[in-house]
Amino acid sequence: MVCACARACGWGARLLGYLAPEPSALMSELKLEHLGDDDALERFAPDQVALLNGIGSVGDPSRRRRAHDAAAAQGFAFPVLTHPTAIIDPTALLSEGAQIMAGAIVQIGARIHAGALINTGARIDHHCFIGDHVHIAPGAVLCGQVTVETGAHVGAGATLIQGVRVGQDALVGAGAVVVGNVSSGMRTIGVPARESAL
Ligand SMILES: CC(=O)SCCNC(=O)CCNC(=O)[C@H](O)C(C)(C)COP(=O)(O)OP(=O)(O)OC[C@H]1O[C@@H](n2cnc3c(N)ncnc32)[C@H](O)[C@@H]1OP(=O)(O)O
Repeated sequence: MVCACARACGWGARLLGYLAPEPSALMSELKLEHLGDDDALERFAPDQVALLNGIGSVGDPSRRRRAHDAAAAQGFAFPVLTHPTAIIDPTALLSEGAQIMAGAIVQIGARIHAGALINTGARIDHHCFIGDHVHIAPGAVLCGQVTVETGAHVGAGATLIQGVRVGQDALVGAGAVVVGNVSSGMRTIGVPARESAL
């Protein structure tokens, strides 16, 4: 996804390859070279290359954040990536490493913080706050002034009504309709969504 987005941005010729513990068939299909695991970063100078974080957040959402933080601590930068078909209001703030995928909409005054991923066709309405390394999965709808704190995952097709707050590292299940706040570290699923321990 991230690779396809980068290519759609015209960065294809500048993609050197990918880092992963093992080569991936999917990445081979995309004709990207496997450079090695994270240790291979040592071969590159932080002022010569930038990184795109391709780790998703299903299973263990903290992996995405840890990979970003480890590379950032070595001085590597993460550019903002915005697919050309995304609609982003000029007043929206996109921080380092934010990724806005195909068909997503980011409305007036929204703030998308470091390393957050706004996936395919997700809608982030006015003045939403999306914290560091949050993943808003495909097709999720966030109404106005929703807050999603650091590391939380909002599942595919979920709907969050205006003004609700999703706490740090919380998980909103796919298709949930969230009509109240979600506590940090909790999971919420269903219509209307009900909270339980992760
Ligand atoms: C580009 C991309 O692909 S990005 C990825 C986007 N994907 C997502 O956002 C997925 C988000 N994940 C989910 O919604 C998951 O289903 C989770 C995390 C909520 C639950 O996952 P698990 O813990 O593995 O639950 P599991 O599949 O074992 O199901 C447990 C029970 O919950 C139910 N359940 C699971 N997910 C949901 C859901 N989203 N809404 C309502 N009920 C659910 C199951 O039907 C099952 O019910 P049962 O015990 O009555 O049979």
